[in-house]
Parts: sequence; C-alpha cells; structure tokens
Amino acid sequence: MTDRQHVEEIEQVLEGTQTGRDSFVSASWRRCVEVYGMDPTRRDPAHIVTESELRDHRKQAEWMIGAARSSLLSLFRQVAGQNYVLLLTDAKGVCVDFFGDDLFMDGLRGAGLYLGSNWSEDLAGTCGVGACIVTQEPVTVHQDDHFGNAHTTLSCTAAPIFDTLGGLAAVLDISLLRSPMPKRSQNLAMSLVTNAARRVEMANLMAESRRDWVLRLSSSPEFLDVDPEAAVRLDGSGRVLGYTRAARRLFPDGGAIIGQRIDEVLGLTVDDLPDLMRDRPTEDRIIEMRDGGALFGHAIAPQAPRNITRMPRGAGPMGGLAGDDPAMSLVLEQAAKLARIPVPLLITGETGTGKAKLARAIHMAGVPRSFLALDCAGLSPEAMQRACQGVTGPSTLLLRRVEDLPATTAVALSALLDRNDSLRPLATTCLAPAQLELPRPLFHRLAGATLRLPPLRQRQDLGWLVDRLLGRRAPDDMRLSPSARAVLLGRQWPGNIRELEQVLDVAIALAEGRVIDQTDLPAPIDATASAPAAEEPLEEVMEACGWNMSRAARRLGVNRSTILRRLRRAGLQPSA
Ligand SMILES: Nc1ncnc2c1ncn2[C@@H]1O[C@H](COP(=O)(O)OP(=O)(O)OP(=O)(O)O)[C@@H](O)[C@H]1O
Repeated sequence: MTDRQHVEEIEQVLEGTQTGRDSFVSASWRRCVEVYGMDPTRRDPAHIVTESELRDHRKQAEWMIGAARSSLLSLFRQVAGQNYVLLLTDAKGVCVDFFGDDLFMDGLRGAGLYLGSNWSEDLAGTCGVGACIVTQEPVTVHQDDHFGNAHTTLSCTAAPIFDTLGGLAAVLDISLLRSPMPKRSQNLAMSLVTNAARRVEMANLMAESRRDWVLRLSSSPEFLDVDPEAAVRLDGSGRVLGYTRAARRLFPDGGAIIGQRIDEVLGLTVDDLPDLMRDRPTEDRIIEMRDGGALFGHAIAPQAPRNITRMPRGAGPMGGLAGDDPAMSLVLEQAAKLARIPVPLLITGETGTGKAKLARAIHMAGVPRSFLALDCAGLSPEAMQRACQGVTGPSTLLLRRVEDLPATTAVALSALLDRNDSLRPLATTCLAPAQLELPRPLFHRLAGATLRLPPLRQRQDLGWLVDRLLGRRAPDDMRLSPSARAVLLGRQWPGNIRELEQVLDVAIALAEGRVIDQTDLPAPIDATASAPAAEEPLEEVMEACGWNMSRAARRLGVNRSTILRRLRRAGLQPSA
C-alpha cells in the first residue's frame, strides 16, 4: 500500500466506511484525528524523553524492570537472529528497558525503538504500545495499521502487564523494523509476548506474597507446578490481596476483586489450601469452579519473614529460644555474654514467658557446673539447706518465683550465698525489680544484672514459635489450617508460652485428621480480661482499677493483703 492509499483509507474510516481493518485500529485512527488533531502525512521524528525524564521513568518502574528482566532476556534469546527488538514501556508508554540487536541499532534508534522513546497514542499515533495502553489487551499493530506514514514499515505486538491490584503497570512490546506482509505472520510473536507478560505478573505476585498464601491455577495438571496460568494472593482468612490478570476471569465481571473471599468464587475454603500443596499428586488438586468447570490448584504457604536476626538461630543453647523478634534477640544476645561470667542474674517477665527456660540456657552456655533448681514459694530455710547440702564445686542455683520467698528463708539465703561463693544464683520473678519485696542485701546478691523477657503478645516471632512448638509436639505431618493459625496469631496469650503450649496440646488431641482446624482450638482462657500487668507501676494499676484493691489484686494475680502491704511500703494511701 502506498502512502497515498494509506491516507485515503484513513479518510474513508473517518467517514464511517468499514475497510476491513481491526476495529481497535479504526477506533484509534479516529482518535488520532478527532481527539489528538494528528495528520497522517506528517513525518514527525520519534518522541524521545530527555535523559533526566528517562531517569525518573526508570526509577518509578524500577520494580517492574527488575521483575521483567529475566523474562525479557529469555524472550530475546528465543527470537535471537530474527531481527526482533523488545521494549518494556511504563504505563505511560515510555520505553524503560530494551533488548535489540547491535547490528541494527541506528535503524532502531531512528524508528524510536529505543530507550526513552514515548509510544503513547497521543504522541506516536496508532502503534502497538499506544493501542495496548488504551485497550488494555494484547494487540498487533502491523505495518499500515500504524497511523503515521513514518511507521508503516514496522510491525509491533504488545501485551499489557498488570500489577497485583489490577492496574496497568507496563507494556511488553516485540517489534520488527521490517516484517513479512501478512499480519498473521505475527501470531507467534503475539503468543510469545502474552506468555512473557503473564510470567512477569506471576513473578511480581510471588515476590510480593512471601508472607501470604498464594494459590496458583492451571487448566492442565501438567503445567500447574511449572508454568501456571493465573495466581491469587490470599490472607489467612482467604481474602484476595492480589491477583494476576488471568485470574480475573474467576471473578464476576466488573465486581471488585480485592477483598473478596476465595470461597465465594471457587469451590474451596482457605482451610482446603494445605491439601493443594505440592506434596499432593497434581491430579488430586482439583478445584471446582462456580460455573461447573474445574481447575487445578497449587497452594504455596506463607514463608517465614526474611528479616536479618541479630541472634543467629541455632547458635548455642540460646539460639532456639526465639525467631525474628528484636526484643528477644537483644535479651538473648546479652544473656549469651553474661552466661560467661558468674554474675547473679534476675530474670523478669510475666508468667510463662520462659524465664526458667532462659535460666537453664544460660547455665548450659556458661562454664560447666552442676545445677540445682528451687521453687521459692513456701521454701523453708531448712529445706533450702538440705537441698544445697549435696552441692559441691561451681553450681548454678535457679530460684524460681523469688517474689514468693518467705522472709525467714530470705535471710538464710543471703547467708548461704555469702558462705558459698561458687554458687551462681539465677532468680526468676514475675514482678518488676522495683516491686520485689526482698531484703536489700539479698536483692543485691541476686540482681547483678536484670534480663526482661517480653510477653508473648508483644513478640514478632509468634508464628515462628507456633511452628516450632507444633513441630515438637505433633506428629510430623500435622499442620494448622490457615484460619486456625490466624486465630492463634490474633490471641492475647495472658499465660504466654505456657498457655500456647497447652492450647496446641489440646488442639493436637482434638484434631480428627492431620490438619488442626479452628474448631479444635480451646477457647481463650478469658478473652475479656486484660493481660496481667505484672510490671506496671502499682500507682498506675490502682488508678486503672479505681483504687479498688480487690480489682487490683485480680489484675496483678496476687491476693488483697499483698496489695495492701505494697501500698503501705510505697507510701500510697489505700481507699477506704
Ligand atoms: N523460647 C521457648 N521456646 C519454646 N518453649 C518455651 C520457650 N520459653 C518457654 N517455653 C516453654 O514454656 C513453658 C513455660 O516456660 P518457663 O517455665 O520457663 O516460664 P516462666 O516464665 O519461668 O514461668 P513462671 O513465671 O510461671 O514460672 C515451659 O513449658 C517451657 O518449656
């Protein structure tokens, strides 16, 4: 077709004549004239953004360039030697990444097939990238489909790439400077570019979803694990957090997708996801669709957070006590250092936070010595002397719940420690050091340094702890359903790790199969009670309880007379 014939055809289309062009091309021609005021006979040079504008466009598209790179590279290898050039443009049509054959670089630059060229329709007229941005569909704009006479030798095939919220993020374009006459010669290019775009979307969704469930879908079991067609990202309750474009057909047309529950569109609930994991035969992982069809599913469980831990896991006796929790990491780091010197340590924290366990780990990490543990509640001086009689040489003396030590034993303990300087005391308490009612001399013999364990509800490694405790207490292949896991992660845990252990033991016993369901979990001990405020200053506790001593006693887990005693000691005035 000559330039003149091309211009005449555009005029016919503007007059409403059907000339056999694809309808999206005719619609674009009309926009070029009627909306952008373009003239097909003008040979405008390619639109190239300035270097600093290109830097800005590339910066904003950085994540997409990263996600698309390996896909572009493998696509470029597939078409190597066939004179194709690959462009990745941002959603505005500016080329932010490029693969082309060095031999044709001058021709490519001249045609605008290069970094920084702007292929939006309002600047470049009908073209692959521009039409793809407008239609949001894959398109081939072949030779004289282009609006301007300057581009009618090119053949451009472009596919949109969407972000996980459904917005257009980029366009992947494969172009030829010169192409064979029939448009269908580009069918293979179309299939290559749409598959590459799908893989980029998939890679991007996977990268975003490390902490969530991903359900990958395919209509054929053979490709499910290697090259799935679509994927959705789900939270622990099965709500959609993100999706690849191809997953859109699962959802009702026009409706919102983000936030929908997966069981509203597919015949499965979030609790079925573990059954779709890779350890099951692909053919068994069938998902029924609401329209009666079926798909194959591959569920990928959330991965552990990838933060850098201050205390490497598995390092010494302290290593297995925490996951990625900053407060625990700091405590364990200090504990590991203090374990090496025989200074007495006071370990504080709410009940069940693992004070005794930490004390044992400190003992293990220090120089070899014998170990004796005593519960301080009701411990008489005689019982203490008897227990310590057999201890010879360097020894660790664990004193649990030192706040309950009777006054007479406190005096005897000071004397015992004075007599035996090879005894290293490690004392635990649920009270803050300032609230301990120990005789001063004893306090200073026990609290050479203080380590405070955080309550479980403040720890960021709860998920890690759940997995670790489950791994130790349940048979190998037992796991939590996602909703059961979400419930556990949402609880307050006033009894801390001890309570978590008990809840898991009950759930393991109640579970029918190898999956612990939400209904297998015992109810929280007291969902309405606020967590014990072991280390809250007494005055604040009293204020919070309206100076009601019984209420304050319940809140601190002690009896009324203890509250009265503490108020007197602190010089506070109890209410009538
Ligand atoms: N880091 C941990 N990892 C796994 N299990 C733990 C951890 N810390 C504590 N536990 C378990 O939690 C339970 C309570 O721990 P521990 O007895 O050390 O708590 P505590 O703070 O000394 O409690 P209390 O003050 O009530 O005596 C124990 O069964 C212990 O094995």
